[in-house]
Amino acid sequence: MEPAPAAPGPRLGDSRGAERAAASSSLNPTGAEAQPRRRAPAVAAVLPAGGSGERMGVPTPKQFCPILERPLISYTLQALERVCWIKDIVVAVTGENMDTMKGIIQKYQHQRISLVEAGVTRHRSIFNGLKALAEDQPDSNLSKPEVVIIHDAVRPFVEEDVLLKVVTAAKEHGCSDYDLEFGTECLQLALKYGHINAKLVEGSPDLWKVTYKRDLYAAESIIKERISQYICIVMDTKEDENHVGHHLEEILKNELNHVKVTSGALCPPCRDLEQIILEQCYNYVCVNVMSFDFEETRRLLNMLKESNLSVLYPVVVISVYFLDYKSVPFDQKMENLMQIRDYAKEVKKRNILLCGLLIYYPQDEQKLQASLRQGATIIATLIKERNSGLVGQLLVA
Ligand SMILES: Nc1ccn([C@@H]2O[C@H](COP(=O)(O)OP(=O)(O)OP(=O)(O)O)[C@@H](O)[C@H]2O)c(=O)n1
Ligand SMILES: O=P(O)(O)OC[C@@H](O)[C@@H](O)[C@@H](O)CO
Repeated sequence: MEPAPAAPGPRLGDSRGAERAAASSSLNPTGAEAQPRRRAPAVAAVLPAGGSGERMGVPTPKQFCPILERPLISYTLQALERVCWIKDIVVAVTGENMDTMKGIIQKYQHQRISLVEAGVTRHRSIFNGLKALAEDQPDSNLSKPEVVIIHDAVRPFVEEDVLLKVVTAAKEHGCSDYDLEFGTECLQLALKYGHINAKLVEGSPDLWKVTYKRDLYAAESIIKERISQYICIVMDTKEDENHVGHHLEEILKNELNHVKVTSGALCPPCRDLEQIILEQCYNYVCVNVMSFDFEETRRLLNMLKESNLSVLYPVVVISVYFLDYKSVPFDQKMENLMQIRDYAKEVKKRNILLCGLLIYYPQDEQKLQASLRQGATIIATLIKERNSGLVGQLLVA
């Protein structure tokens, strides 16, 4: 097992936030002051994660299958942890996977998680989780909640709004014929044996369950898409606005018009860049206008390493250089740049994917524009694909 990082990655919310938020706006999403504020129910979640994933057809139970090298269940835990009004998250895992699960919690710094033994069926696993929440065990940190969300560990894309609807409905609604007709098995059990009111709440299309191998590929595509929506361009000069580096920035902004492209500077105190890292930007283009070395890239890599941003997702860093037609021969410069392989190997251990990009800078204006567009396409592809096989490569546009 790899050692856990020294400090938590940039994340929003913690358990203290949980109490604050539950007491205020989160369970009252409109924030409407005029309405009398109801007391927020104490909420916990139980995640059944004790299955063997037979339909996936691989030896590893699907909840532990990697997506971008991180186990699927970690994405689900992250989605629930983000909801700060869920006080406790109880995960049911089999005895043989208990250590694996503990390792995942430690490595990805999950919080508010308790583990219980899974049962032989999904319902027995859920029951074990509920018992842990219901019992007042002296050595337990869990407190008895009013509402428990049951959520499959293999549904990674759950959003706060649907959880909020479910919790609100659990407090407020009765049961209809429609619910009985179209209810899922959990709901039907609750109705049959629990003698309680129930309500069917419509979920989002993203709530699907990873069941077959193809679902893992679909989940990976969704995650890649989500983390490619924000790109930061770090340039080693702010002066000459007409420099080709700024043209590249403009082309990137135009070509990736649905993507947020922002600029950060490495000049101390680097506050804008720190803020961008805190906002969880996973893509950096380091444009080296002034030099042909790795100084600027190295400073950026150090900031990223210190931030622990790459604990949860691979961070892409592309170091860009311009090959000026006047500056042949390139021998010395190329020798400098070949060091990228060593840098890339080192930062890959921290889940940072470093590549180099040489953009040819010909005299002819049209050819230059073509080089820049090609460069922008390569940058967009590297960010979208996050292909670790290209780490340490020097690509040429
Ligand atoms: N004894 C069991 C069986 C299932 N589950 C969990 O219930 C969820 C949904 O079940 P399903 O998709 O059927 O998972 P598996 O039983 O693992 O899959 P398969 O039916 O393909 O074997 C999964 O998170 C699974 O880990 C559980 O906690 N305990
Ligand atoms: O076995 P299937 O994949 O058809 O469905 C399992 C689901 O019913 C189960 O995961 C709960 O979400 C439903 O209560």
